[in-house]
Amino acid sequence: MARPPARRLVVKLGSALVTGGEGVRAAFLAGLASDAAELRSSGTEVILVSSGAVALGRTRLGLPRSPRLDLKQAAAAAGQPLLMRAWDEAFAAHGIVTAQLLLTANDTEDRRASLNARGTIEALLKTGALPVINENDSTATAELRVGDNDRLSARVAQLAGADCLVLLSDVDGLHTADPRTDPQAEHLAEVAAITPAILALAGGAAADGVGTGGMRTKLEAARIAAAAGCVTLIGSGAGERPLARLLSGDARRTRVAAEGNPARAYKAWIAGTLAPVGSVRIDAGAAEALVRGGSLLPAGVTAIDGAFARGDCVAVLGPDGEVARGLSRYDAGEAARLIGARGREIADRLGYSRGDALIHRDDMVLR
Ligand SMILES: Nc1ncnc2c1ncn2[C@@H]1O[C@H](COP(=O)(O)OP(=O)(O)O)[C@@H](O)[C@H]1O
Ligand SMILES: N[C@@H](CCC(=O)OP(=O)(O)O)C(=O)O
Repeated sequence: MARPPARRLVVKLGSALVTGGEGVRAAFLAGLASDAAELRSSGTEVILVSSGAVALGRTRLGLPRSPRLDLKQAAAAAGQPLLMRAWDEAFAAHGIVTAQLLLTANDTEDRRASLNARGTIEALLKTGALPVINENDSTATAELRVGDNDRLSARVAQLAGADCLVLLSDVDGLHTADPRTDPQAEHLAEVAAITPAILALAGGAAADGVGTGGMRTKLEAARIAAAAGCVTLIGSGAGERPLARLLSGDARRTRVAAEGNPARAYKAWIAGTLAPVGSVRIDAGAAEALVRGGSLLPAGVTAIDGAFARGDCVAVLGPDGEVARGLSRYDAGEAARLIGARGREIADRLGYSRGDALIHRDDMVLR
């Protein structure tokens, strides 16, 4: 079998692709679902970030286009069920179950909340369901909003550890100027890094269109994704099977390179960006297990220091000093109760379990 184009792929669909004058563009959704189903059978995990709730809800409620946040929020609330029903029907044709996640900025930025979102996405993918994500527009206040799904999809790619982000829009990538207004604008196929000069090329969305942010937010998304080790492809969703053509290189697109890979970017973030909030002391046997690449199990823990929360960064101290640093899956109070616990004892002591590891090896860097 040919190598899949990505291990884990996030695909973002803009409002203009998902909706039209008559409501949902069912043929587009059906084509996208066929592409996604094929990718899944070749070994790529697929996550969708779909816009369109506001546009659908406005039509449904007979609301005018307006910058008023309350009207936009009402439109999103009325449109989201239609959007989800349409995706569900499109994927049902391939025997694939969809699952809705409505996220706020906090869910992707706060460490604990993002661990929860990550855990949910992992669990859904494991069951074979296809996550369909949108911003929780109806309750997100001005300070809590990501505001556009380009950046939301990059945050999703980051928290899910995706290696490829595809932004499907009504334009086939970045041009030297907005091609809608400048016929001389030239297409750029490859972008090595999102520099200020590259950002300066991008304009906003059309004032009379349904889109939010224009090319600018797509480049900002690509910058977030690149730092998370994820490649971004910006391309057009027009025509037959646009996702398949884009990934096979048959369609014109802009490719923004990644810095390293997702696992390395995540570990660099833990090692370099996060200050430990507390520490976990471990015995010599546990220290050896960590050096061999294992997770930290409560059985090797001898003491807990500090008041860390679940998802906080903690230092792991062996008999000879700091051995590792990582994100704790339990808070300090839970961890203290788990000292020395083995396997099933975790659930016995707490009444629940979030897995055998206090710090999973994926969330840990050795010092
Ligand atoms: N330099 C540029 N290159 C390409 N497109 C641009 C550029 N500057 C502005 N745009 C505009 O960005 C639009 C796409 O953004 P948007 O309308 O927000 O789409 P979506 O709903 O897919 O997010 C294009 O239709 C294009 O007119
Ligand atoms: N969350 C909003 C979409 C916001 C957005 O970024 O729209 P778009 O620029 O069309 O991707 C909705 O569902 O209508």
